[in-house]
Amino acid sequence: MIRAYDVPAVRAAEEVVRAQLPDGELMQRAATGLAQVIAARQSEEGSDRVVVLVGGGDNGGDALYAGAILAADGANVLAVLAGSQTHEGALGAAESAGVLLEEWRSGEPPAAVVSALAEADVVVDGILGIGGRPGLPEHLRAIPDLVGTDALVVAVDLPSGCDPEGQVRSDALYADETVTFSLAKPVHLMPATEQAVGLLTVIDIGVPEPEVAAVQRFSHADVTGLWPVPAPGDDKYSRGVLGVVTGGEHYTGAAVLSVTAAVTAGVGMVRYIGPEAPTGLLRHAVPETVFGPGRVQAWLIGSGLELDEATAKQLSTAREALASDLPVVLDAGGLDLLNEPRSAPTLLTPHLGELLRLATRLDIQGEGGTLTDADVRHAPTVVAGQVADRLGCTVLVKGAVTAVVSPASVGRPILTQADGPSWLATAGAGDVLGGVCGALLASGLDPATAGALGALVHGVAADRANPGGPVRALDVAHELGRTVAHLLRLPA
Ligand SMILES: NC(=O)C1=CN([C@@H]2O[C@H](COP(=O)(O)OP(=O)(O)OC[C@H]3O[C@@H](n4cnc5c(N)ncnc54)[C@H](O)[C@@H]3O)[C@@H](O)[C@H]2O)[C@@H](O)CC1
Repeated sequence: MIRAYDVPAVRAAEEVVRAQLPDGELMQRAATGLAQVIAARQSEEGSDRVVVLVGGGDNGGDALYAGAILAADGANVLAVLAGSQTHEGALGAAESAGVLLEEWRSGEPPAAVVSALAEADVVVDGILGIGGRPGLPEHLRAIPDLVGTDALVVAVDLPSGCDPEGQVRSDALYADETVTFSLAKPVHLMPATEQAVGLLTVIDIGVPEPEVAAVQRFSHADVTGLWPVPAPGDDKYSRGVLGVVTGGEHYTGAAVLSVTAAVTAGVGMVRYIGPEAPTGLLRHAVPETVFGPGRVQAWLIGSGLELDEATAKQLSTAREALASDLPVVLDAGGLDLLNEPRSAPTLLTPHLGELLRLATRLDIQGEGGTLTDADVRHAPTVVAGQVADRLGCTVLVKGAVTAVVSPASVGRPILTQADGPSWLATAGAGDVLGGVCGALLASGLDPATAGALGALVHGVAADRANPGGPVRALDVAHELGRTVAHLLRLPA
C-alpha cells in the first residue's frame, strides 16, 4: 500500500521530529539525500551541468544545499535565485562551495539564465514545495519552455506549480523524477497532478508516518490480502451472483464485454437481463451466463444501456435494483437512472464526460457558474466528491490515474490507481472495468475497495494482454483470470 498525507499532517509530523533534532538537521538530511540521487543520475547519464532553481521557502533551501554538496564534489552548478528571499544558510554554503549565482527574482530572465537552462544536463526544481499555491509564480511562468528538451528535471518534494494536495490541475514544471522526503503527498498520487511527477523517489529523513492518510494506492502485493478467494465450502451462490443489465440492440458488445469480465474475474454466477441481440451473442460468447431474473448479491447496471432504447424489462429491473438494498455498480447510461441518494453500497463509474453530465444534472456549480468540461478536467476529484456527497455513493473517475472518491460521511481516504498502459484508452475498456467491479461487489467487498482493486487488476490485465502494444477490450477481459492468478502468486 502506498499512502500519501495531506500538508497539515506532514507539517505536524515534521514538527515533532524537528523539535527533537539540532536546528537545520532535517533540511541537511533532505539536501544530502537529494544530492545523492542527483549524483547517481549524473553518473548514469555522464552529465555535468546542473542548474538549481531556488525559491524563497524551505524547498529552495533543500535545493540550494544540495547544489552546494554537488559543487563541492566537482559538479558545475549554477543556482538561479528566483524567490523574493533566499535561505541564508543554504546561500552561504553555496557560495563557499563555488556555486555560481544568478538572480531572477522578478521580470524577464537574465540572458545567462536563459542559456544555462537551455544547455543544462540536470535542472533541479526547488521553486515551490508543500507551501506552494497551485500555478507557477508570475515571473517564472515561462520556465517550462526555457528548459532544454534533453535536460533531466528533478523536482524537490513536488513539481513546482502543482497543487500539493493534488486537487486541481495547474501550470507546472513537469519533472522526470521527483525526490520527496519520508512521506508521499497527495500531489504524487492524484489524477490532477501525478502526470507532472515522473518517477517518485522517497528518501527517508526520519519523519514517521501520520495515522491518517489522505490518499492511498494498492500495490500489486496487496491483491493477495484483498481478492475474494473461494474456500472448499463455497458454491456459486456463496461466491456471489451478479445481476447484469447492460447492452442493448445497439450496443450489443457492452453486454459481452461486461459479462465476460465478471465471469473471468471469478464471479460465482451472472444473471443477464437484456434484449434479444445481446442475449443471443452472450449465449455463444459466455455460455456460463444465466438469463432472466433471480436472486443476486449485487447489480451491474448501465454499460451500453441507452435509456430510450432499453427494454421495459431492463428499465424495471434497474429501477427495482436501485430501490433495493443490494449493492450496485452504475456505469454509463445507467448513471442517468439515479436521482436520489442511495444508502446501500453503490459505485458510480463515470469517465470525465459522464461525470460532467451527472454533476450538471445534480446542479453542481463550476468556477464561473455552470459547470464546464474544463472544470471537471481541472478538478476531477473535487467534482467527484461533490457528486459522492450528493448521492451518498462512491464515485470512481476513470482515467490514466483512476480515483475512487467516497462520500464525506464515510470519510475514508481517496484511493487512486495508475496501473494500466495508455493503450487501455480504447472502446469497451470501461465495460470490462464495470464487470470486474461488479464481480467484486457481488463477493461482498465495499464499493471503494471494489473500485480500486478492480482498476488495479483491469490495468495490469491490459498490460499483460499485450505488453508494450495495443490492446482490445475483449482481450483485457479474457486476461483477467490469468492476471488475478499472477497477482495472487506474488509474495504479500
Ligand atoms: N518542514 C521541514 O522540517 C522540512 C521541510 N522541507 C522542505 O520545505 C518545503 C516546504 O517549505 P515552505 O513551507 O517554506 O514552502 P515552500 O518552499 O513551498 O515555499 C512557499 C513560499 O512560496 C510562496 N508561494 C507559494 N506559492 C506561490 C506561488 N504560486 N507563486 C508565488 N509564490 C508562492 C509562499 O508565500 C511561501 O513564501 C517542503 O516542500 C520541503 O521541500 C525539507 O527541508 C525537509 C524538512
